[in-house]
Amino acid sequence: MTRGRSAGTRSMTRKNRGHESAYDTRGAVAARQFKPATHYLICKTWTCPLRLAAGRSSIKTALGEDDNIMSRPRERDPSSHSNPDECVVTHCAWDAVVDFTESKFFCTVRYNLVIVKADARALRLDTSALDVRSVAVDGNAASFTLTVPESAKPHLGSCLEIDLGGGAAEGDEKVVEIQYNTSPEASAAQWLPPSQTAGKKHPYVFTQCQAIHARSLLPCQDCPAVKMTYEARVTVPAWATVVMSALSKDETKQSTVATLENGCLQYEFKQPVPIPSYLFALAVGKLESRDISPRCRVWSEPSMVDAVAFEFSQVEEFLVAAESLTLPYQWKRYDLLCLPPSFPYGGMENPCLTFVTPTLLAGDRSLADVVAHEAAHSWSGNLVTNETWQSFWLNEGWTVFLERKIMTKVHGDDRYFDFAAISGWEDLKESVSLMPDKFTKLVPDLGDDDPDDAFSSVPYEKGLENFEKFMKAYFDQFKFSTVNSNQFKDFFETFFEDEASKIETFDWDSWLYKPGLPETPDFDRTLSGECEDLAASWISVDDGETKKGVLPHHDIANWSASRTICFLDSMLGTVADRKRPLARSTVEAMKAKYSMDQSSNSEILFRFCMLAIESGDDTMYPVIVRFITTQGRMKFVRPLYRALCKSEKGKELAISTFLMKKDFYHPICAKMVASDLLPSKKKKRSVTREIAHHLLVGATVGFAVAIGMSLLRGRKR
Ligand SMILES: CC/C=C\C/C=C\C[C@@H](O)/C=C/C=C/C=C\[C@@H](O)CCCC(=O)O
Ligand SMILES: [Zn+2]
Repeated sequence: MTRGRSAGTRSMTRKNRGHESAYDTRGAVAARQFKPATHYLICKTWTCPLRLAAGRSSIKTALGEDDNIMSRPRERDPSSHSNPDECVVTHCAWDAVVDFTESKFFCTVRYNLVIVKADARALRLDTSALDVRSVAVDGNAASFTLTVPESAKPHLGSCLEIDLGGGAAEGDEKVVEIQYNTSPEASAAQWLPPSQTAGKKHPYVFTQCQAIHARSLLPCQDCPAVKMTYEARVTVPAWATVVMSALSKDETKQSTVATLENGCLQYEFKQPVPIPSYLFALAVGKLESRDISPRCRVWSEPSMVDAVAFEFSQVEEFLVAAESLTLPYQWKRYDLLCLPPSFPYGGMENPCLTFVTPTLLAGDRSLADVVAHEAAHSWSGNLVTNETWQSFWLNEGWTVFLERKIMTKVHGDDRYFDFAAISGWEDLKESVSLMPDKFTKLVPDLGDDDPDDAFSSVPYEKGLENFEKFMKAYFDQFKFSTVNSNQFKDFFETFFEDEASKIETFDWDSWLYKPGLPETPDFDRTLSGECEDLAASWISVDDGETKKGVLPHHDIANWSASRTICFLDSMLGTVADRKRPLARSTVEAMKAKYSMDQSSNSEILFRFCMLAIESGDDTMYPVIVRFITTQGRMKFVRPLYRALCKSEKGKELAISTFLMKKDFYHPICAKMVASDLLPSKKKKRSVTREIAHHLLVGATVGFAVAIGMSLLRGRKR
């Protein structure tokens, strides 16, 4: 039982919501939150101090009934052109033909729309590089414009404004149908040639919509405050399999698929839980699957599927642990797709189907915490969603907290939580040192900024506190809906109102809005101590404090990957704090003793490469180039490119490597690496001149790298 609310309260709230089902299949929950404030709501069933200011909207259902769960202090979303305060999309039917020859999706999208402001004259949708052919409203051709609003930043794309004709009353429903096709440059999609797949025979396409890339796949209200249910029909060549962030339309079958007259296959999906646009996802390729529990299945290219099933076999255990900490799992299936190596993130929490990078395939399940993280998003992020990207910490902070709770349960050792948190703290220190002040606030003001530029460890690590007792109530309160930082604060204060004296001194303003690093928490270091001690010994070697030639005697061959990572984190942290790299001789001695340059664990290899680059050990360049050109996970690729750029020789290598391999990367990764490599002033110079210059200068280095890479071919990473 949660404090501040009685059992009776809870059931009454449910009853008032007027539906017994876990969610509303027409997305009425999403529609509710955009109803204008018609009166001040006093929470009858819950003594809540929510002060309903002007401009806050009440929660009335699309059907017009009150739902006194929460007020909605809506934040303006600076990352969207759309107008959900006038009309809101509740359901999407997406019909797409996948054309691998043109690298395009040819699509029709049909939206169910609810008018939330009487006489709304237009529906505004976000788009990016879409070719819109026709629009119909309620079956009649409608006029539309596709424009870039004045002063809008390029990352926002264009605004598709559709004439609704006016005269509609609040609560009216409309159906809007748009025919369009995407462009090969769609930032959400990477179209891979067969050479970039494991099988080398067929092409592959996959999407990544977070934060605001869904608009390059479909015109949409691309703001997380809008949640819609969806169904999809996707037509592909006969050799291909389609997977989506959804259920098979016929849930009794693994795939709902029909063969068309022309031999193509048509897959059908449904997502009955309302989702924000950034969770819309698909992949098409030559795929195979293995069941690993009644509700979990892994997918990948056929040659990898058994390795994938082994690596992620603990998924069911993660879900059970998460359910015991939160609420029952709401998405029915939790499948997992292991993508080709250019997937730009560790994982992406696409509902019903988490996407993961193959850099997690260490062969010993040692990197499975990323899967625990993505599974945790089934509650934080997917069920309860940040209202705008400015409250991204509510998605990620909760998820990191849950991930660590899950992994602590799985390890059966309470000290694991702080062991993992210490590593996160190092990431936070690194992000705070790298990011401009404005992005080190837990709640940044995104203004004109691209959310991709604001992304760092800050929303993941900065807000963590002991929230466990509060967690279930929070998920129950905001499930199927969205939340922002003010609502979080209100809910927290209400929940803990019996302990008002303890929390009234809490400095919310500093916590939410102050830039920089908070005070170091008092971590339990009993698990990390030995790793930190070994790092300290190597630092003494580096400082010349030990007798020449005497190295730390510790044998770490039997250490778990996470202890080795902790040791390397401590080395990197110390190097950063003292602002001086390791001597090249120290790195060479570590290499000779531990062979980390040959590690098959991507997290270990990454950290060792960082130490090596900083020390000026250019004998590591072939290893580094191979690492950054055979996988495109931004967490590894971006810091390595940036570190290379700190020396002249490294910079030439970085630029020539990127120019040679930029098509290997996902468009989001290519954009971010390009902006890391080309300082903003230079970006204004002609790109052609820049490339020509570096191709010339880089040719020699590129040749050397090619030789190095061919020597390395076949060597274990
Ligand atoms: C305060 C920041 C504001 C907005 C940022 C929102 C989204 C940023 C966008 O760049 C997308 C991020 C997607 C992340 C997906 C998965 C991560 O958990 C991966 C973490 C890194 C890794 O393990 O590779
Ligand atoms: Zn996450």
